[in-house]
Amino acid sequence: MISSGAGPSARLRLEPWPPFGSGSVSPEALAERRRLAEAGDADALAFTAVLAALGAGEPQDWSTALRRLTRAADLGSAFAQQQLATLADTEASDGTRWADLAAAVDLGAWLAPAPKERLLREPRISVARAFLPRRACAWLVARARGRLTTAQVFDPATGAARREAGRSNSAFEFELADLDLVTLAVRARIAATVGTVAGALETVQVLHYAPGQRFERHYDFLDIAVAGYAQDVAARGQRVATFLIYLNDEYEGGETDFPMVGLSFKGATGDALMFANVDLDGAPDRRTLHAGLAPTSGEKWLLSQWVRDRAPG
Ligand SMILES: O=C(O)CCC(=O)C(=O)O
Ligand SMILES: [Fe+2]
Repeated sequence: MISSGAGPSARLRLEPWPPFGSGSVSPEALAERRRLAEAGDADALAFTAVLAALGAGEPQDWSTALRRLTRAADLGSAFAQQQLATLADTEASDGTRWADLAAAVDLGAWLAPAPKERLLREPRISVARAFLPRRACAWLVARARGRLTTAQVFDPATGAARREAGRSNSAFEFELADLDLVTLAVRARIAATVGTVAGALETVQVLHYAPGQRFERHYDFLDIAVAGYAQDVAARGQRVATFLIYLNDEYEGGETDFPMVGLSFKGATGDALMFANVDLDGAPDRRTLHAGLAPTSGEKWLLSQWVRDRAPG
């Protein structure tokens, strides 16, 4: 078994909270992007759409975000055009009018909680079938492909990130500059389904497993018996839930395995699995021990979203 909080959670300690608050984009660069957007730069406009959806330096507003994205698409940003098509879940063609596509985006559906069914009562494990359309899954895979790094863990003893033998898979962790409206809509839908706010979500990761790669048995809650984790929990809250989205299903093996409760789950493309890492009293629940088993053939792509018990601030 490997340490709790394994994975790029390490980054949380090295970067300011809330997630996406800085890191990849300096305040000066942000201001410059806003200026460029006002001057009609299509890519900068697409970026300010992200800022509106996040509520970064302005009120959080999805309609504004979508309006900016549409303008960026009109001005020729292929990135914005692809986002609109993915959000509307349609194929764009030469004659596509971007305003029509924007009108076809069902924001209400994106931002609403998805229906879920309980798989297990203790610990609480649920599944949301067809949580995401295939196009959105493919979008997330495309965002991560080619930008994967070997997953690291935070060592609370040394405060440094290091490679972890029990985790041979790789991951892509979205920073501010990597975000887009599809990814943020997915996060909004996760937050609604879990019953929390987007601010309680850590940075989002896309995980990739080649055949033989795995994420060994671990807990996602932060064990406050470890001093480094206790500090983090005091400052940012406990990691109370985990939300996984299966982004493809063209592989053998690769289940998410809960050995203590005899549950092994493998979703179809777009299915989501969520589980509470704590019991009803908020205490870490050791029955949530789980692993990402190695695919025996094919590649596994998974979105992994850890959820804190509160938003910062
Ligand atoms: O790959 C899996 O099925 C499990 C991933 C996981 O445990 C995590 O992201 O915390
Ligand atoms: Fe996990």
